[in-house]
Amino acid sequence: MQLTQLYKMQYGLDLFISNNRKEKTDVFREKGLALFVELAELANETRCFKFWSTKGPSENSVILEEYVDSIHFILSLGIEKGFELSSWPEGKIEGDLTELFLKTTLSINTFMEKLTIETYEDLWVHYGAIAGKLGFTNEDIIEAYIAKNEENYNRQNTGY
Ligand SMILES: O=c1ccn([C@H]2C[C@H](O)[C@@H](COP(=O)(O)OP(=O)(O)OP(=O)(O)O)O2)c(=O)[nH]1
Repeated sequence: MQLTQLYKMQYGLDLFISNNRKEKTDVFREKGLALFVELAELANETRCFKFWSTKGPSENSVILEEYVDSIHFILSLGIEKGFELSSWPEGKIEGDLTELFLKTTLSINTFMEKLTIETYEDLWVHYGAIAGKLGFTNEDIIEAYIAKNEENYNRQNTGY
């Protein structure tokens, strides 16, 4: 899957958000923590780990929106470090959804501690595995990303 268009859109959104801020402090670490939180919110909507509950997962559209929130932050982190990828790196990660979430937390941590193109690509591979497990296609992801990107502008404009 091509990522160039998404990086361009993310660059524009990040610039818009940055220009809306009074204090221009470095927010790279905040974005890293935001990615952890988005991953946890995504896991929560899938309810994959809730062995104590019989309630099913949220609707696919809700899960997809959480998923693309993470994609925003992955793109944004990459832009800050000059790691814009032209395409989504391929790779296989074994395990059920719970295992994939646990492995992905590790890959976020590893990237945040060791900022290399390899650890960055590994993040994408993990998110690719999650998308595969959730049954999201490239088109689903692109469409949901574009919609959320636009909503993020609206939120900024309404003083969110
Ligand atoms: O520099 C930034 C900062 C934020 N975002 C985007 C990513 C994500 O799509 C959204 C933040 O997530 P969310 O919509 O969940 O925001 P929230 O403040 O956590 O919302 P809520 O309080 O409704 O959960 O803002 C960026 O793209 N770049």
